[in-house]
Amino acid sequence: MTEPTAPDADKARRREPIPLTVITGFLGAGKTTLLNRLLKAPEMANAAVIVNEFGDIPLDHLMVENVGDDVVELSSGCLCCTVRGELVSTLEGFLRNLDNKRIERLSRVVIETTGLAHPGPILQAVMLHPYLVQRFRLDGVITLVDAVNGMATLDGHEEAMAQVGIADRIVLTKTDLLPDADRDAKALVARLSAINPMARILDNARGEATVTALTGTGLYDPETKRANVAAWLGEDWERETRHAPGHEHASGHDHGHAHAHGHDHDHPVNLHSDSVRAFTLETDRPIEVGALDMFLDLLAASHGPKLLRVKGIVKLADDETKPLVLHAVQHVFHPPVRLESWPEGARTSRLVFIVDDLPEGFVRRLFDAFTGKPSVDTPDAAALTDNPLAISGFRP
Ligand SMILES: Nc1nc2c(ncn2[C@@H]2O[C@H](COP(=O)(O)OP(=O)(O)OP(=O)(O)O)[C@@H](O)[C@H]2O)c(=O)[nH]1
Repeated sequence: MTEPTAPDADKARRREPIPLTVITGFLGAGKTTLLNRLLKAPEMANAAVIVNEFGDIPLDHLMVENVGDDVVELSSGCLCCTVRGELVSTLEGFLRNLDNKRIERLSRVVIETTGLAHPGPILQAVMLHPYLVQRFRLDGVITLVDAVNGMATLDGHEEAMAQVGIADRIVLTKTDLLPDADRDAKALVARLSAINPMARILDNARGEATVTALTGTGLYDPETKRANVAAWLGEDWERETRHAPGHEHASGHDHGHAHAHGHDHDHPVNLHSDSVRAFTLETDRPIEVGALDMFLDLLAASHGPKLLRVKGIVKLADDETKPLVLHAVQHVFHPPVRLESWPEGARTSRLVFIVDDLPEGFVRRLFDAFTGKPSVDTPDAAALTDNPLAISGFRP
């Protein structure tokens, strides 16, 4: 037998299936934080990252550090529905660049889904695609579960159940915020194991979520995974996708996020709740720290449980060159971080809200009042602090 010539060997290497890692987990579980840490590992050199956000002004790509051109932000919408086609064309584009030698190496593709994504359709989009399935190998689904909000999230959101059900690895985050992690996370760990007995559960705070633990699991069996996906989606959906790969679905009824983004497509099963909406508040005016604080306090006190996720970047009045990054996940407000400088792009304050059954108009009026936007029918910040009932809909 003759040895392959150098160009042949090069070609063969380029054609080895590329491992694909999907990082999922409910809103604010810590996906971007984990991704940033993983990307610093030498094993992740030459990895490409696809991020997807549920919100009309994406922020995640600004938060993913150190990877420059290798981060692709899919247009707003949910990866499991509106932008599934875009995911496929992005993956095809990677392969084209590799085959044309526009990129030298692609060691791995990591997809960070939105917190509201049902991972099933994402896996299906790749695994039922005749070409992608040959060139990519699903290395694993990593599902993050926030130890503080995990129980309530599993109770209230079926996407979260599906994310856990389909995981190869479950990473428990934020156990460091529990008074006694072993005791307080016990019931959650038991529940996660009951939902998915096959997935290994790793504790992020204990440093268990390493690249080694999360990659190269070698456990993936396309048939098993496909059966698993089908079980979570229901067989009808499986049949439907097989007949119409890459198509949006025509049955069912409108879903909340479709309205939020102005799309008019449907889900086959109730993948997202009707009442979940995303919207963004944006202003060019610098905001006083006190006003921002009070705005968030009032909002949390009045409608805390309805705030699934708030994240944003804020231009503060005390030093406009150093923006503040904010994260709130349900009732947990994470310590804000002050950046040394603005990331690329607009230098405006942008706050993305993902809410459940909370009118956008109310939040917007409150924000305008606190950030000094003049309005004839809305009281100013001082009046609001004295009497929050001055804004209709506010119920402390
Ligand atoms: N204390 C603590 N905070 C964490 C941990 N993991 C993430 N966070 C914080 O949780 C907040 C949300 O983290 P992200 O990484 O943005 O979460 P995400 O899942 O990417 O959020 P979405 O993309 O909006 O769904 C940030 O303030 C993080 O610093 C953890 O293990 N412990």
